[in-house]
Amino acid sequence: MFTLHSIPNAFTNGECEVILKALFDAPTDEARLIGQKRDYSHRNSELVWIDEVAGMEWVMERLIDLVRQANKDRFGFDLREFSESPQVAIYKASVGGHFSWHSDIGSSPTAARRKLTLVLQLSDPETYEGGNLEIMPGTKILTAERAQGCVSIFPSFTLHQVTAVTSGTRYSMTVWAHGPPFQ
Ligand SMILES: O=C(O)CCC(=O)C(=O)O
Ligand SMILES: [Fe+2]
Repeated sequence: MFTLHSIPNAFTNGECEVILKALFDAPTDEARLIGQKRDYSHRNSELVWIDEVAGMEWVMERLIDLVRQANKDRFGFDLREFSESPQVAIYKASVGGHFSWHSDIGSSPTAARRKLTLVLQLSDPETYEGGNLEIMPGTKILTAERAQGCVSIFPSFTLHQVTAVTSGTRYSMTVWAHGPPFQ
């Protein structure tokens, strides 16, 4: 139950390319850790908030549908809202893009309410090397499907990481569903 839920072809390749194209005009910011100072040894990626990109409403609608269905089929969590904009993370091999082992539940009021994490693979897997999303729901490490358009959903407390991108650039989109904190 508390494992990795994978949805192949949640978005078509064409839809992923439309999203990537829309991003190129959007402002970017360097990724910062929740409640912590910038620390390149832990995470090195740039971020774009989808709420700031024009014409992305359909993306949010799709993500909500995917989370709802996955929660119904698999998790059964008490989910109440999506309090944060989906984020696109950009991991560049040129700067050692990666994100070390972490859980998405943090101490800020919003991060404390994260219950499900959804990650969408936006990039064609042929365009980068490394950059695997690894998830540790138990004692074994699972590698998320790399196919473009594939969605991975897991409980936000689950440890996960993105290994270093060794060539090219990897784009992924993350969104969280929120609800009463786990206790
Ligand atoms: O890029 C990914 O695959 C995962 C991103 C992530 O773990 C996060 O934003 O918390
Ligand atoms: Fe994460």
